[in-house]
Amino acid sequence: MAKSTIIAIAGASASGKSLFASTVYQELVAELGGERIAVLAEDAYYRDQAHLSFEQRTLTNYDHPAAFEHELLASHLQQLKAGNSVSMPQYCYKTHTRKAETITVHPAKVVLVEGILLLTDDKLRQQFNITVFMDTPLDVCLLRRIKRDMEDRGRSLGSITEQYENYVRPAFFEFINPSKQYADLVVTRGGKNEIAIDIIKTKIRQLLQE
Ligand SMILES: Nc1ncnc2c1ncn2[C@@H]1O[C@H](COP(=O)(O)OP(=O)(O)O)[C@@H](O)[C@H]1O
Ligand SMILES: O=c1ccn([C@@H]2O[C@H](COP(=O)(O)O)[C@@H](O)[C@H]2O)c(=O)[nH]1
Repeated sequence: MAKSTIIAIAGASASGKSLFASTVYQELVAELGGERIAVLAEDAYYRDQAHLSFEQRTLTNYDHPAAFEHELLASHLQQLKAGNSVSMPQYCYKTHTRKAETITVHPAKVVLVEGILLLTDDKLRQQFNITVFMDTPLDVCLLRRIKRDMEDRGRSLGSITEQYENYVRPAFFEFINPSKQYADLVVTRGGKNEIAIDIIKTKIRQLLQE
């Protein structure tokens, strides 16, 4: 396979990273077919915590780089670039650990990867060819996170607020926002910014023609 291009999409929790990545992916798949584009999530690479009790898992700081197995993600990106398939882990936010099953991701000309801390890691940054940062105001992210975590991730308002104050907000200022300096493209207004979606789609179409 010809050289792969890796496009990283970073930004705060609930800034619209997944929506942006899935919109680009789905619209291009509808147009061109799916076999030359792959999507990975940094969240899939949260460390396995099967050896810990549920109580212990609730104490983990999921917004700190140490919570992720970034070495495995970097090696998977390298494998995909080398033309090999990888077994991407699957993560469960309700049990705070990995599922037993993995997903096979096949090598592709363009690989989209999205996650909060992608641009903070030097080894990961070396793998990225194009970097995007979702620059959504933090209050907007918080409102979206509350709704999503209550509806999809089985959380109470109390647990969301406590986690937000202790971990999510501090990590944004310590790690995520400073990593914006590594972005080629800074996207405002979240995962529905149609101009930004169009710019990335145009770039991908161009890469697929090379
Ligand atoms: N521009 C937007 N307008 C309205 N809702 C949005 C927008 N961008 C994202 N959302 C919604 O906000 C929530 C969080 O978005 P998501 O893409 O999952 O964030 P992230 O992957 O950054 O955590 C989702 O329910 C998503 O549909
Ligand atoms: O077990 C977990 C693992 C992660 N989180 C939170 O998820 C977000 C990152 O995911 P996004 O989809 O980008 O929001 C991170 O802020 C963690 O706090 C969790 O709550 N529990």
